[in-house]
Amino acid sequence: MADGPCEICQQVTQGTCSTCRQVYYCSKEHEHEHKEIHQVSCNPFEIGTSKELGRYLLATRNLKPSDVILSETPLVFGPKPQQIKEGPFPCVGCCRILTDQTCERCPLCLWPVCKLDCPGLKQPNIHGFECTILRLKPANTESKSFYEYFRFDVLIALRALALQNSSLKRWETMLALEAHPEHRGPDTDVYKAIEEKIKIMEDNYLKPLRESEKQCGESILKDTSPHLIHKVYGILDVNATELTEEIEAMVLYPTASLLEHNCVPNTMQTIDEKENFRITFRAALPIKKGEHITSTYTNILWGTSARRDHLKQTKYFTCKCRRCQDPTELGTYFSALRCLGDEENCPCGGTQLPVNPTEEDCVWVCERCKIQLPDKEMMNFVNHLNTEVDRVMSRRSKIAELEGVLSKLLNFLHENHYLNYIIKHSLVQLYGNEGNGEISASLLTMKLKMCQDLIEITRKIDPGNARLSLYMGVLLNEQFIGKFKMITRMHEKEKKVDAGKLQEALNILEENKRVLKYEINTTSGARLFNVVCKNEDQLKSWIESNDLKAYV
Ligand SMILES: C[S@@+](CC[C@H](N)C(=O)[O-])C[C@H]1O[C@@H](n2cnc3c(N)ncnc32)[C@H](O)[C@@H]1O
Repeated sequence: MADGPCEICQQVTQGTCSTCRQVYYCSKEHEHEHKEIHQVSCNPFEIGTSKELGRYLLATRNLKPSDVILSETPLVFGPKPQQIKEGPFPCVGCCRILTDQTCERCPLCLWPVCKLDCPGLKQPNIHGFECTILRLKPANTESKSFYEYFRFDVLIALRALALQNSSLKRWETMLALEAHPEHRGPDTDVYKAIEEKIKIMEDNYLKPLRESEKQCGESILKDTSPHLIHKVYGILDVNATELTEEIEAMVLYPTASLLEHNCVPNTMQTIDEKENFRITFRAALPIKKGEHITSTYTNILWGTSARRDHLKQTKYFTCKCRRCQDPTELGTYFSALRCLGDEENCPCGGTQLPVNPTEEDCVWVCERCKIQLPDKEMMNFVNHLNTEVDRVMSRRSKIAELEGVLSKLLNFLHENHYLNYIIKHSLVQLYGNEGNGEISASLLTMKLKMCQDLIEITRKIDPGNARLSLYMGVLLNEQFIGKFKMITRMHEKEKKVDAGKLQEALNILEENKRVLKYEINTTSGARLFNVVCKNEDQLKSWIESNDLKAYV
């Protein structure tokens, strides 16, 4: 932080609040004097350290859902560090996804942009600085293909390296983040992939940069050693947050990077694109003073084995949270299989669960007949089914096709298995929307039962709507549509209304508005929120036009 006026005496000082570092105090005495007023807005966390976790955040006061925990702008923002070989590519100004290779170009370095006045082009921490380096392209590059020439995956490393010149404090903050070099040594694939990026950077940009530095006698980037570039990519891989909707980018935050992982996170995050990708973490669940504040680094709609492998491969640890340790995943049976039997025994109809799910080679035991199968065998089988699910989900499959896959999956997987969850989540949106939109009474009952089952699972794996608010929003919306349809049908047929059911429908709408409250800044969140509001208008005008106000 630059200098600022002390909250008590207004004397300009560099001293800041020892907890949040956001407010200025010229002395410990003045910090103490202001404590009672400032503690209301001061960061509600401190940084702890442990051998197992490294640094982590813990609450310094009790927090209730929606309380803001931290809000900050990025250290580094840029295209993802994975090489793009075909398909969509990012604008170098804002990382918005582009598909047309004949798009506009930055007038100075000629890299692809969404529009000539893209705001990121001039910002020094986005394209502004790197543009001076990209302009120094070597002569023979014209012969290369689009994706060979435009190596978007090296831009974020250049932007990170630029911090050493623009802000020493931010540079040091970044270098203090975990990079896990012990897991990224010369014999690993990730090391080899980064060596290739280093070669590209060296040949295309760093060599010409050093020539240019020699000519002008000015140092533009101080340290560009391969060792440092490996560390930068390690920091990005372990800590950065991925943006995926319309904008494909990686964003590295200074304090948010310290949040520890939990598969049942107690915080939710929002990222505000309009405010320089500011990230805000709020409590999703009540957090008691002294409790760890957690986020999630993986997809909580995956089963334990898939989450465990993903975390191990990308973040280099094994999660031991309560969901990971519980074979039933909080009573959801989200990874459970039906008994598969073995060479000697036929499937008995029981449920097969992992005994120690956090262990890589754990055994799976049938609760009923006790036959055991190794983890590897179970996972190969689930991966095989997963490929089939990915295939139907990647295209606009119709009800019949999804139901076909679901009925096959139900032979092998528990009805609540995460692959079944994905298929059912699509089905509930299609029931009543395919064909002429008229839904039979039996299908309507089935749709509502499926919605209720999925809502219950979602509440268990994400009790604070920390990550699944959009999934939950869709389910509540479909549940509302189904219930409203039942109410209107009953009214048309029997000229009567069940007041309890009417109130239930209104409650679902209210709950959905709460669930989607922090999603409205995203395109899909805003769209769904609008649908919920329109449904509410429709229900209210139906109540009014049928003179049913007395029922609610
Ligand atoms: C994004 S960083 C978090 C900050 C890091 N602890 C530090 O000191 O810089 C992610 C790393 O923290 C550690 N970590 C985070 N959550 C963990 C957990 N639940 N169990 C074990 N290690 C964890 C792992 O080393 C992981 O690679």
